[in-house]
Amino acid sequence: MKLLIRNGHVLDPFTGLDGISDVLVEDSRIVKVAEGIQETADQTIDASGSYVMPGFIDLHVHLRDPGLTHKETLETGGRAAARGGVTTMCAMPNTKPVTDMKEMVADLHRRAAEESPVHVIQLGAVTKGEMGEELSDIKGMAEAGCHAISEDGKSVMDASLYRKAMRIAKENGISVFAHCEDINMVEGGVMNAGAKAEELGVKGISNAVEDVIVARDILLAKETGVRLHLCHCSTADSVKMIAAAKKEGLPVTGEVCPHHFILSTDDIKENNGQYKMNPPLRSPEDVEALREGLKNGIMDVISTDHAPHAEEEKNLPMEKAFFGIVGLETSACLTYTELVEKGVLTPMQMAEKMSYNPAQILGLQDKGSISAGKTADIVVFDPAAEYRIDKNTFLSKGKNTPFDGYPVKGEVLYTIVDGAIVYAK
Ligand SMILES: NC(=O)N[C@@H](CC(=O)O)C(=O)O
Ligand SMILES: [Zn+2]
Ligand SMILES: [Zn+2]
Repeated sequence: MKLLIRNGHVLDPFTGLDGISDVLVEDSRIVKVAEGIQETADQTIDASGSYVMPGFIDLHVHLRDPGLTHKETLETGGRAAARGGVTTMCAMPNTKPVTDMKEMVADLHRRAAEESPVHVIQLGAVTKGEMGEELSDIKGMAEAGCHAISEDGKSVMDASLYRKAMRIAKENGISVFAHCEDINMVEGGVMNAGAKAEELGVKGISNAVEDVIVARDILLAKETGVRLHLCHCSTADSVKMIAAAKKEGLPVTGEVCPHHFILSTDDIKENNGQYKMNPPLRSPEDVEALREGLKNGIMDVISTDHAPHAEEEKNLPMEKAFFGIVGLETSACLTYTELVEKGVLTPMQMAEKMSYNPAQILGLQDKGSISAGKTADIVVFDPAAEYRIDKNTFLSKGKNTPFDGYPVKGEVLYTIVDGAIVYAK
């Protein structure tokens, strides 16, 4: 089976190729990247006017499977990912029950291969049931291919226990993906602390709730040598601390989600649960620091923290609504519109932060690149398409987004996984 993608603008962070080229795929591999490939293929895509990028790798997704399948499933989340140009995603373990055992990880990998059109890497919880008391079978889950452990949804508050987990992760060659939030400091907060929270009469979450755990986790990574990935960073001080860690040569990476680099508390006009997520939307100064961090390379990754919830769980005031918004189907167009079009990132940097860098963090040498020999996980992205985000078009079960009606540029035309077209507009 041969697939020829003709005349696209190829962006390959691995080789540095940034220009018009053809891409020839045979079965599940990219076999040739060159101009004017003369080859009869079974299928041809005319990519004129579009970018051809390595498929996006989303390090932070909630698929809600098993146990919370009224919100999302491996299948619906997989279809949403394909529509968003995501070819590999890491599924967080805050499922029901929590994914904290080797057999559960293995079973989810087996099921995902059947049910999801895109690759799924299931992450394992740090502690049993995410209860923060007893370590889960980290070694076993690493053997089942979990690539990272994470307590996402909360932090492991016992630093001694977390340090033990980090040592085991390090011994088994996997990473720790950290959700940074000091649970004792939240004190019922539902949005960023400050004037807007006061105006709306709701309790606030200060920057320090995140920052004290970022500091702690970096210090624990320094002591244990584990590779630490800081999830959904939202504050200017997180960026500063990651910069300092990198300067010291520590294996620490930082992730930013589109909502955090686009929206601030200024965009919250009323007490509306669609604007509630963890960490919360911060101040315009924090937003600026995140953009600057992405631009200058301190922040490595753009991921979604895709967190689907049912309508009745989100159409509520902040005090009652669940934390979290969806992102799989909006992250590429929002990143293109807000960062590339506005000159914060080059198109190549977009490919780096949405594909190449995540591949490096996961240790996937065969992904994140459009070059001969790599896995044919590819996205064809039309930067000229102009439209408004419409939650009713989402393939995800979750329609919870503050971006409904938001004007954007850029649209995924094709998503290719292992050489097969899994989504076509
Ligand atoms: N981000 C969120 O607001 N919610 C996430 C949990 C998390 O990512 O911490 C969820 O699982 O719903
Ligand atoms: Zn989290
Ligand atoms: Zn999350």
